[in-house]
Amino acid sequence: MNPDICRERENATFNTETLTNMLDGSAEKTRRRREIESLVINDPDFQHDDPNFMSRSERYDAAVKKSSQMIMKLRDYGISDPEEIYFYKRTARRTFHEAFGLHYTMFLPTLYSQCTPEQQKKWLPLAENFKALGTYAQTELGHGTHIRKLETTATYDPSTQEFVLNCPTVSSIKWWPGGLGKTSNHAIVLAQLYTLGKCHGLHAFIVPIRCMKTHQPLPGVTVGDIGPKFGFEEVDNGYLKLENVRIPRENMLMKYAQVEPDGSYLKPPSDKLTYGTMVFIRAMIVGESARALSKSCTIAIRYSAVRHQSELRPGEPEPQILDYQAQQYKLFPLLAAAYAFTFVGQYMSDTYHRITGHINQGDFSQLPELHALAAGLKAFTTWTANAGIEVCRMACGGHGYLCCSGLPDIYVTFTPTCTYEGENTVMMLQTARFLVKCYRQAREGQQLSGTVSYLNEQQRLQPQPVSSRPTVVNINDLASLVEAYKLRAAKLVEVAAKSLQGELQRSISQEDAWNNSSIELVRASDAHCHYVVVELFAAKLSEISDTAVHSVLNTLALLYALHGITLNSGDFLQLSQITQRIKALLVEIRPNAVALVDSFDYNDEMLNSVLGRYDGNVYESMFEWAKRSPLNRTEVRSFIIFNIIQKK
Ligand SMILES: CCCCC/C=C\C/C=C\C/C=C\CCC(=O)SCCNC(=O)CCNC(=O)[C@H](O)C(C)(C)COP(=O)(O)OP(=O)(O)OC[C@H]1O[C@@H](n2cnc3c(N)ncnc32)[C@H](O)[C@@H]1OP(=O)(O)O
Ligand SMILES: Cc1cc2nc3c(=O)[nH]c(=O)nc-3n(C[C@H](O)[C@H](O)[C@H](O)COP(=O)(O)OP(=O)(O)OC[C@H]3O[C@@H](n4cnc5c(N)ncnc54)[C@H](O)[C@@H]3O)c2cc1C
Repeated sequence: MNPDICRERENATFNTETLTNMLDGSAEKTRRRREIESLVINDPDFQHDDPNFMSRSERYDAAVKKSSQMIMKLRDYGISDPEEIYFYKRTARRTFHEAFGLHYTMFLPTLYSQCTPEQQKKWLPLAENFKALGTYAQTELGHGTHIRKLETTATYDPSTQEFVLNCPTVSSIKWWPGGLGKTSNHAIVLAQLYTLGKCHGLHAFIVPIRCMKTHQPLPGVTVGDIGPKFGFEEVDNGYLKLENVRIPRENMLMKYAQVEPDGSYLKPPSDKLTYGTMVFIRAMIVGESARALSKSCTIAIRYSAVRHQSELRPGEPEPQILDYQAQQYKLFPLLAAAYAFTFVGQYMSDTYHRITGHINQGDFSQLPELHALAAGLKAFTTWTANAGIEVCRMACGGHGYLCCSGLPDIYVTFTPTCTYEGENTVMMLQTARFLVKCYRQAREGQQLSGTVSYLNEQQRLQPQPVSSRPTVVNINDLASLVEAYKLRAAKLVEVAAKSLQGELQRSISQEDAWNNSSIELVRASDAHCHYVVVELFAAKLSEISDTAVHSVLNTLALLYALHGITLNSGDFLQLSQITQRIKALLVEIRPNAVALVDSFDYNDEMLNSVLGRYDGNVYESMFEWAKRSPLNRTEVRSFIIFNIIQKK
């Protein structure tokens, strides 16, 4: 064990196991998670070479094999709890996505949430036993964001009680769905529903695309892989062109909207229920932001504890780079964000399941807030985590740029979360739409609830414009900082609403007024999400009984909130002493930095990083890894070079 990293662990002021238990929910949950992870770690079937040493085709084949192995092994172990399946899978797939990913994350959830009981009786056994292997085909070449303009059509033929599916133009070809190119034999296809000559907008259909026996494309189906991408090399994101493909009427997902045998259309309680799977994934992505950022912090902080470089004081030995204030200022606010997002991810998941429970009982009243919260927090946390992973990579110097550091793979796998499941700017604008509506309701005296109730509070407290009030902050008190973020959010929502109002008074259209206020609208949503994160971090602290853990997390929460003020100082009165306070907090966190990342409890296999190894022996393992590179399988690789060198 590296002596530096041993010393770091000896210097910690809290018990990492206590914090790990808290993050898992209990000591028993920690035990069980580790037990499941060890099933993968100790399984020779999952000991394979680094995918970075493989070609794209090899990576895809290996991913399919791994997905298949996981299915068999989970059955053999009798593991069926969704959270335990997730622990097993994330250990096996390490930093990469799995070939059957979309089947689990979108195809099955759509069947669960949008099929009638009769349809579930038919399709769930097929899908749960992987006879029907599916994806979620919504995006087209011409449209990803603006789904009301998707062009694929599903036209009902009452004479045969079938839907006829077509991609009428090049721009209507389905493009991007994960697992579509080579893996899936079915797809949930989002298409414009036409019946009795009328268009009823976007609806979901189960479409067989490959023969379940031969896996060959079915008649009228053109399907394939869209080619290499920035990352996601294990995933066959694909294209799908449908030409007069006929499916039975029963293949339209009819939990909410129906087409009768004669073609008559029964509309849903809300036309946004078709968008439900997207809200689910957005909500879950918040937790993924926390995991990607916490992994990156674990790698960068452990490496920073064992890396010695440069000279702090003449004549003294080279210090650990973690002792540089600049290195701490890079990494510790990200560490704080990783903890903040861990708690927000738990809150978002709980809120999603609570509200969808009400929706399943027919209460749709909280759907707008769920949509706004999931959209905003997905954008806010992925933007922060995305940038943070890069900071962690660069904080590791040259070795961070090696694939064996794990950071490039974390980055290329995570970065599309800023785009897929709702491009982040578009999501922030969706949240702003909800905030402006709530602001107007508060002005009219309506009582708001949930995460926007502060808009009532600000109206009641002082009638004058929020923006005219000074932001007075007690920089040592988290509650005071929460208030500052609340006031900032209220101020920026008011600024956005007034910008819209001003544009409208210039008698331009609502749509142009909206577009001309987009900067303020996005800033308002960002401020709202930032307040929600700080508020939830503070609320979590009140649940922690262990004084040592409470103290170290309180320090992180203060750092997160104060650092956020310095990043947005224009919205707060830039309090000169904040920088000094941040420096003092960095010093406070320094002895606990390694223990704080240890508490995330990522085993080496899942971290997949020679820099972030638990034992800190980075150089030895880097050298061993490099020697395994395929280029090193022969001493002389290119005889052309050999001949040139030999040429007299
Ligand atoms: C299980 C573990 C999972 C972990 C996750 C980890 C990894 C990820 C795994 C898989 C993902 C892999 C790949 C990604 C897959 C995809 O990308 S699938 C495709 C995703 N595509 C999108 O997200 C499209 C984005 N665009 C939209 O959602 C919509 O076009 C829009 C931007 C929301 C606009 O919709 P539109 O119908 O035009 O509505 P408009 O803006 O006009 O607003 C009208 C009202 O409707 C409300 N609304 C909009 N959307 C929703 C919704 N989803 N739910 C509820 N309500 C919604 C909106 O608020 C408006 O309400 P008003 O009251 O009128 O203001
Ligand atoms: C790795 C990956 C996996 C994917 N998997 C799937 C999948 O499984 N299934 C699926 O259906 N799709 C999938 N997608 C597609 C993904 O959902 C879309 O790419 C995403 O929704 C963004 O849409 P777009 O590509 O049309 O971007 P665009 O909307 O064209 O974005 C381009 C720019 O336009 C801006 N813009 C667009 N509209 C507005 C607006 N109203 N106001 C202001 N600015 C705007 C955006 O902010 C952005 O800056 C995947 C994509 C990726 C990268």
